[in-house]
Amino acid sequence: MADPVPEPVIGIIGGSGVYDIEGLEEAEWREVRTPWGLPSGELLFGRLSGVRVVFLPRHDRGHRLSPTDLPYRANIDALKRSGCTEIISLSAVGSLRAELPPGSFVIVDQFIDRTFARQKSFFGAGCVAHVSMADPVCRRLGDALEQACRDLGLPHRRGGTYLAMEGPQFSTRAESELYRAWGCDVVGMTNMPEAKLAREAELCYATVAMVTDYDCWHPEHDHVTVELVVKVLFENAAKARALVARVVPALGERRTLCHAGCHTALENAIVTAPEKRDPSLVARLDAVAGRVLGLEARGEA
Ligand SMILES: CSC[C@H]1O[C@H](OP(=O)(O)O)[C@H](O)[C@@H]1O
Ligand SMILES: Nc1ncnc2[nH]cnc12
Repeated sequence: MADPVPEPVIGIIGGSGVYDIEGLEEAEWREVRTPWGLPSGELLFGRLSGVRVVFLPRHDRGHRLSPTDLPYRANIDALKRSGCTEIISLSAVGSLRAELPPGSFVIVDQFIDRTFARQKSFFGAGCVAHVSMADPVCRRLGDALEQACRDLGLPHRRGGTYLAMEGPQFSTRAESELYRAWGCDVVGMTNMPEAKLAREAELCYATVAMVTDYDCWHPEHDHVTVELVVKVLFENAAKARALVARVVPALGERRTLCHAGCHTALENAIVTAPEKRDPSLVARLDAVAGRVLGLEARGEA
């Protein structure tokens, strides 16, 4: 029997400066527990134009958590457990290209992961899986975001490579130049392993990288500071809110599984023989991989 098509529920991860979503109907903040610990903070449940939305402020309200300390696995599990089928990540980034000035939005399509102090997989000893990351961003979500940017006349670019660095310190000038030489377009500290975990959890994922600064490579611009990032972010916030309000109803129209394959990413990805699987790890995978492991998720939805 074909898999049932889950109702579109749009997860939104808000980055620096985006700690709330205004105008949600039936809005309610709720704690969601996961087998990977607590997520960054409470999640905001509600509806936009009738479409279910679950919002998670990545660093928690009040920006309590640094990029290294974020509970990446709990965040993605909590969104999946809450019924989310797709995730839009809103992220502040530094620009590595002169033609991407502060205020531009980049719908990135590739990542380079230079982080090193984070848990990067739900799987491991006792249940090993290898998913494809060749195309880490859902092109269907990318299409919808691009269309919404166009409709709203927002300065945007479709496509670009996001360099994920460990932080929390900003880059040295030599690192910034290295990332430019590698062909990267923007730099941030949070989208990895977020994108990898979303893929493992069979969730569509796309990032709107909102440029706040020119990092430290540009000879004619001040190097990045938190003050600069926050100032531009507040200018970007209204645009981000309008973008979300525009894209959510469009995403709510999906009536089939994602045609880009995100919802079936775990098909044939688990290599551990059934009799060699660790039952305790398998139990923790109830929400993330329950579909392929034949488990019932202890849902929140
Ligand atoms: C406050 S500037 C650095 C901070 O901003 C970005 O976070 P997010 O992706 O959550 O918007 C960047 O990755 C750093 O974590
Ligand atoms: N220049 C930069 N480097 C890393 N993360 C950022 N977030 C915003 N600006 C950034």
